[in-house]
Amino acid sequence: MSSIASNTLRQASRLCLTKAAPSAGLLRASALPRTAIAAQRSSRRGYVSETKKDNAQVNVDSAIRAEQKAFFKETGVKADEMSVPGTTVSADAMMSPMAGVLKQATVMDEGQRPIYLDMQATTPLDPRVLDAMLPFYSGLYGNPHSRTHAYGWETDKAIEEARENIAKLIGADPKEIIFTSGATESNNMSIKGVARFFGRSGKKKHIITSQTEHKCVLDSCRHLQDEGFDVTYLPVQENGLINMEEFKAAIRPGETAIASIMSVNNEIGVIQPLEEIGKICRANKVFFHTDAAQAVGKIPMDVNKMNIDLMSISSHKIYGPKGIGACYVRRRPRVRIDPIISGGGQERGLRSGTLAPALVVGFGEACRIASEELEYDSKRIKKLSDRLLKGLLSLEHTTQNGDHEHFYPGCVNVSFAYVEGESLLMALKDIALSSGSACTSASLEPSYVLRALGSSDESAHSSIRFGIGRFTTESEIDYVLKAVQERVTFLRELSPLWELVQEGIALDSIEWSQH
Ligand SMILES: Cc1ncc(COP(=O)(O)O)c(C=O)c1O
Ligand code: FES
Repeated sequence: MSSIASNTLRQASRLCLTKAAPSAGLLRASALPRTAIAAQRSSRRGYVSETKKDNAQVNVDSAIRAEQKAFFKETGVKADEMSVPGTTVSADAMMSPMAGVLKQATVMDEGQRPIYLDMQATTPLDPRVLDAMLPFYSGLYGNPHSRTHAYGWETDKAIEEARENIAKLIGADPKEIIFTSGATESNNMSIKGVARFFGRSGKKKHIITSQTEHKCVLDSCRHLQDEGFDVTYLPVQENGLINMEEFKAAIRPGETAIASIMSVNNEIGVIQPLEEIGKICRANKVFFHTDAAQAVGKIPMDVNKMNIDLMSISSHKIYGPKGIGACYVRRRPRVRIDPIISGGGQERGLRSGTLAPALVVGFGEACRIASEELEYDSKRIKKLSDRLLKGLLSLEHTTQNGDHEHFYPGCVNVSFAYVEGESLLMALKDIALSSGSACTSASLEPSYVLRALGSSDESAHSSIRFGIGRFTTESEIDYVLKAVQERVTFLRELSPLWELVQEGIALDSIEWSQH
């Protein structure tokens, strides 16, 4: 790694190059700590509680009011500011009561950025990837589809090499790799493409998917419902995995065109039993599509061993550039799809449009590195993940969401009972985290994935996803552990519910009544 880009990015990947975003100091009221918002909402509704056990009237409402009052007094935030959506409130003002505990969170050294633990949303570009891309932003600018001169030939050659690297990573033939803009497009292309092609006959109008799929899969299916297709949204078990008996039962012989089940879930990291699903699909002549955006390059994937017919891959989840991905489309037995994008007939006529050589080459390099380093990365990430999980679960009333064995260790989702997830995220400003997928992170709704596992609203609201990646270090994990431990403790001390728990009152014995 010799170039300037490598050196610069090495430093950037150590997360200390640029200043925090200027907007970070201002937050919309909708991003206020959930405890405060919930307190305000509850007090408006006037909840009163009583325990059956000793008949003691425990007025949670007044406890919440007291907490709310203390919050306003200490922060200087006005109640009417909070109730007006879109009001801006200084984050520093909100953090002031916690100043002692949250010193590191609020007073980050000039020039420092938070520790990055949001690897499911996206990963940093590997410096080696940027090195491979740069020549395609300068001298190598030919259109790869130009067949009449050297400019076209050289970019075309680089693209075909990239295609080979991608194919190799998943055990496919390079001819089966179709470049797209990312996993969203590949998911749309696979599901809509197969359904429309085979649904034309009027017989194959049924699709199977699961309730915990990424929004782009669910939304593609909803669109197909509008076109007259029938979709089964399979529920998942408490551990996040689909039940194989239910899966088999959902197949309608001669009617089901495609089953789309994700490989690794982006919120809880669970790995679905891909080989079993593939076997069942093949035996029943149902095409098997898997959204492998969070799996390729992280866990071993083999399209033949797993009988996968279509697969969606995203480059920016594996240290490659954003805006590029691929769709694996099996040639034998051949999978036919109706293309979504028509035009010049590039990519076997399945996805027209001029390819972006720099992005394709970066994606290819990311896959080449992943093939070489998957084993090493997996071991490192597993070790960091074990350390993180052990530390987090040593806190009382803390649980891991999703199956504890069949999950990708780089995605750790934990519920901290009696703490509002949004408050905790706010309190952990020095760590870039999320409570779920990036595209739903603006919403205050509890995660639909956790709800599908049977989690209560409260539990779903108290969950945080920790994403560990290639550049995460042990000292970062130790910092995170210490920060989470002290801030969870701090927030719980503010919580009236926590107080009740400490007094030995079983919360499920409380009868909540409304006035
Ligand atoms: C499981 C899953 N599917 C699809 C996507 C969308 O990928 P892309 O950003 O490449 O469109 C993501 C990431 O956001 C994801 O995690
Ligand atoms: S599109 Fe990336 S998390 Fe939703």
